Amino acid sequence: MDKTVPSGRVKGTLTPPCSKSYAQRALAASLLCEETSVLRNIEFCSDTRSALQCIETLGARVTRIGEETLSIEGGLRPQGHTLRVGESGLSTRLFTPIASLCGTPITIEGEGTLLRRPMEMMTGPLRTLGVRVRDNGGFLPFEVRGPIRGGEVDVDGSVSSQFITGLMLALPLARHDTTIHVRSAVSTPYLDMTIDTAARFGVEICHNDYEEFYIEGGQRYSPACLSIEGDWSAAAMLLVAGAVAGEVTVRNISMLSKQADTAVCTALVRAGAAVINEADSVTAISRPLHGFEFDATNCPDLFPALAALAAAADGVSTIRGTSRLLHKESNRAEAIREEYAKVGIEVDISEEDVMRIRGGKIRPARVSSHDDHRMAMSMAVSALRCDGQITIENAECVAKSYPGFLEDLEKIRV
Ligand SMILES: O=C(O)C1=C[C@@H](OP(=O)(O)O)[C@@H](O)[C@H](O)C1
Ligand SMILES: C=C(OP(=O)(O)O)C(=O)O
Repeated sequence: MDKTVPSGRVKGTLTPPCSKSYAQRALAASLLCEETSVLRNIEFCSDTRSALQCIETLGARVTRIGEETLSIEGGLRPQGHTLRVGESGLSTRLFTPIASLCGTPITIEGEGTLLRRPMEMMTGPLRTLGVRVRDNGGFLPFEVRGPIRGGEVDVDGSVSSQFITGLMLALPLARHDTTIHVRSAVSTPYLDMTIDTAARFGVEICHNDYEEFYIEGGQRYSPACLSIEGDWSAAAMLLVAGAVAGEVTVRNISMLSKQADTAVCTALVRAGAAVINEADSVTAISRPLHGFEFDATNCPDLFPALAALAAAADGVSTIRGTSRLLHKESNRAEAIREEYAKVGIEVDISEEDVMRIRGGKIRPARVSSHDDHRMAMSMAVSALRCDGQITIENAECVAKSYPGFLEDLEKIRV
């Protein structure tokens, strides 16, 4: 589906969907708890739906007890041999170690953009931990047969943090204690979110500056009742819309969150936008914007939103961490360069790990989403500043994280 987004101003208040990162972690932890947990404020984008399917396949009994509330009776009792993770990188790297707790063979199957994303970081460590792995040259599909036991293991953390998240949630149920030695951890706030989720289910994980993680085996997950936070990655896109084209208040989010993408507020302030932080909302207001510097190494999902911010700012913005974008739903650095070129914005990614964006006039164009939800949202926000309109190809890919994004943007048009 193509979507044409005309230029214009926005003003209003929106509530983003719940954090898909927290939702997937909470679903996994609820599966690993033998008793009944309750998750509130949980909504379903495609990635969260994939995680729900995974926990049901692995034995969780899920009952909807209200519009956005689930009751989950956990316990690993695989009901099938195939986990379908859709396009979710996190579900893949989270549920592969969890499936490895079982003694039966389980195949992990993905689709779409996920089939191009590397999974080889899991193979060696899983084998070291006693899991039989049949992989497909480092890509999905994967077959694992556990049970995973604890021990000492080295993990390359330089491509993604998600497999470490999976190990941290699975290994408390292994028979032995584990020490994970991590080389070059990235996206570290996401590891804090995992430790935070485990703690809410009574499971303790310690680490030494993200280099060594200590996980006691034989723990048990206690039942929890928790509300899933609003999503800061979605909020970031909405706040940038406010900063470039009017004023947007995003409700049900807090700067005190551990989510990586709270960092968008720093970038907004550096670019000259006004940011008002209240107890459970943040507002971004348009002001004359100028080029800014920002390091997105640990919050890579912010890049597409920051590209829209930089495109609307006067002068050159410098964003560090482009190497983190190689294996997302698209090669996001290249996708940003290619699509922003079509609307007349120069993006340079030649220098090591840095993207430079020269802000300016945004021309009407037809652009590709690269089947990447964050690219589609970025181009839609940039359309607000366009001298006409931007048509985004395959814009329905926003459903991966924020199915209602394009409708929400229309709701606040003035
Ligand atoms: O753990 C998570 O919830 C995520 C971690 C990050 O991935 P990497 O660790 O691969 O950077 C992020 O990009 C992704 O959208 C969600
Ligand atoms: C990269 C993302 O998600 P995942 O890795 O879970 O597919 C994302 O949401 O931008």
